[in-house]
Amino acid sequence: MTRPRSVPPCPRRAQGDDPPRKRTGAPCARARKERAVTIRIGIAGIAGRMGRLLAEETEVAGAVLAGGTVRPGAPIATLPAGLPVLPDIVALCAASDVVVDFTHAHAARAHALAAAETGTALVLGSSGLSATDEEAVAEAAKRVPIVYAASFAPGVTLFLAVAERMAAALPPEQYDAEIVEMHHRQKVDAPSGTAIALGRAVAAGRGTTLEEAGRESGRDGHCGARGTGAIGFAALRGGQVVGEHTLIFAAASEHISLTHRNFDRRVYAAGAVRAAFWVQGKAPGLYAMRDVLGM
Ligand SMILES: NC(=O)C1=CN([C@@H]2O[C@H](COP(=O)(O)OP(=O)(O)OC[C@H]3O[C@@H](n4cnc5c(N)ncnc54)[C@H](OP(=O)(O)O)[C@@H]3O)[C@@H](O)[C@H]2O)C=CC1
Ligand SMILES: O=C(O)C1=N[C@H](C(=O)O)C[C@H](O)C1
Repeated sequence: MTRPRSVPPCPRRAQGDDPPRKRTGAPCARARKERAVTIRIGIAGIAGRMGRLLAEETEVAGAVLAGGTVRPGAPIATLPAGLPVLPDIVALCAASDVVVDFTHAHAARAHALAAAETGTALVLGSSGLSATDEEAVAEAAKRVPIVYAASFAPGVTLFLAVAERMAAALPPEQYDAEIVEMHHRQKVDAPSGTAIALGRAVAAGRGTTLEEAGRESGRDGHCGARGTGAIGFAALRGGQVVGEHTLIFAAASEHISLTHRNFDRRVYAAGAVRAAFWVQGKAPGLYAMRDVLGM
């Protein structure tokens, strides 16, 4: 199914701020090696904000765009002309080496099952998955390789690692962890997948889970004092904010905070296409973006 191709451009190009080559040469070399062979990428939700960028980035990276799907029942007349739309997710999987899915949480289970049944690798970026959805994805990952990430931005991947280390160093009895995120007005889930991933990273750094630590979100009215060790979430929505996340550790006498801001969602698309090249041919398993980036 694969054929040799020439070396594509370094994926960092899409991020706009090419870091100095001497310090970052290794990841680019690795990315080139990942792309030494071309693949067929299928895009679930190809008409969406991310879907359209994923189609562009697939071609920028020199992969073959196998086609895409749209929401079942979506009025075809309203879709942009010329979209290579296949009838359903099974047909898309059959035509692709890797399917990239940035659609909606409600589709994750069916898409993971279709990937498993057709032996197709999956890159999953949808957010707002329930625990049951995530179990279904983990089950599918016993049969095919799946990269599942709340954010495919390299900066967020590093942020998650740093958050875990900060949390390990700052005792929960003294440092309250609060996560604030802001996104565009169209976003349908809250808190964002990235905010939840940050909460999980903080909990892991503290040797616990987000569920055990306790999640406090949507404080309003007489909600009581915050719980010691709990992890707080606040979600802001407005305008066309691509994605902003701040993690705050607040103690009585000091605060420390870390912020990631994304100005262009093409960063997510380029990261997901990079993950697609990486995941092709891997053993079945559930992988994260830190595996793709070798962090
Ligand atoms: N992990 C990451 O790095 C990132 C993740 N995301 C996540 O990706 C998802 C999509 O975001 P975004 O592109 O902004 O949202 P959009 O609403 O613009 O796009 C989603 C698209 O998927 C379509 N769709 C819904 N259900 C299905 C289905 N069952 N099969 C095929 N297509 C379907 C929608 O159709 P319709 O409009 O007709 O409902 C829509 O066209 C969200 O969950 C978001 O949080 C976003 C950015 C980065
Ligand atoms: O819906 C979005 O736009 C985004 N969703 C992801 C999330 O929920 O974290 C990633 C990014 O923040 C953009």
